[in-house]
Amino acid sequence: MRMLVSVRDGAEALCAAGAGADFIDLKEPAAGALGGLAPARIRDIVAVLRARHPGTTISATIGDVPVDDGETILRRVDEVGGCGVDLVKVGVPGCGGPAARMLLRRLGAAAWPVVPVFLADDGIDGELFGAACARPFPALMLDTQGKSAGSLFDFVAMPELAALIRLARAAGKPVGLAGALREPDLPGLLALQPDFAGFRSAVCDGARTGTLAGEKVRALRKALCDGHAQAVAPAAGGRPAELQQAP
Ligand SMILES: O=C[C@H](O)COP(=O)(O)O
Repeated sequence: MRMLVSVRDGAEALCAAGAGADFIDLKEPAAGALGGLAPARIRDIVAVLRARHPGTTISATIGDVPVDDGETILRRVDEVGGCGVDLVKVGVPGCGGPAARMLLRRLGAAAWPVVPVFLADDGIDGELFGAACARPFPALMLDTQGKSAGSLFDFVAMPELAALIRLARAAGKPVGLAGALREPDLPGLLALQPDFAGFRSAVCDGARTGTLAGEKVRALRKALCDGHAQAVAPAAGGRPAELQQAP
């Protein structure tokens, strides 16, 4: 399982990449779940990161924009996509109804590689998620909008998460899980084995609006790797418990 870490500036980006993050995600955590950075700041971070870690995949968010404001969303997608990132992340309410469906249609036709981020606070509509799987997105993510009422696992049950991962896999889409994930959520992540997991809250000193801590990124990276090694080690008498519910 690969690791995505959200950062707000060049120093945090180098810190996260140096500590083992596979994907660097550019956002301003103080501006919301998918808080957007100014294009000039995104370009600066991309330049710093490409110079030192040329192989690292870089995503950036467009900000928290209401689902029915398609014009602003598409304008921000163009702005952010033009800053040299590999992927543009756009939040989509997990039960967003017709407005979310329409947005997915428009995002699927965007000129930039867009990753829809399904916000799970009110649950996830499997049909909506399935509709996204059928569009030309390079990956899909699940995340949460509110960061203080628990993690993704408090909003979506394990069997449902497993079913959504299966749906994405069947469509050939890599899928990432995020949403105030912390150390107690590692067994769930290891059981589900998404393609990647995203973190901010767990890798900061204090709140997610605080400063990124390299040692926390490193420790989490190690826990994910060690846990994975344990989970896949052959066990006497059958599959390890962690994999019983895997998709
Ligand atoms: O995209 C990943 C998010 O930035 C994760 O942030 P969080 O751990 O605070 O939910």
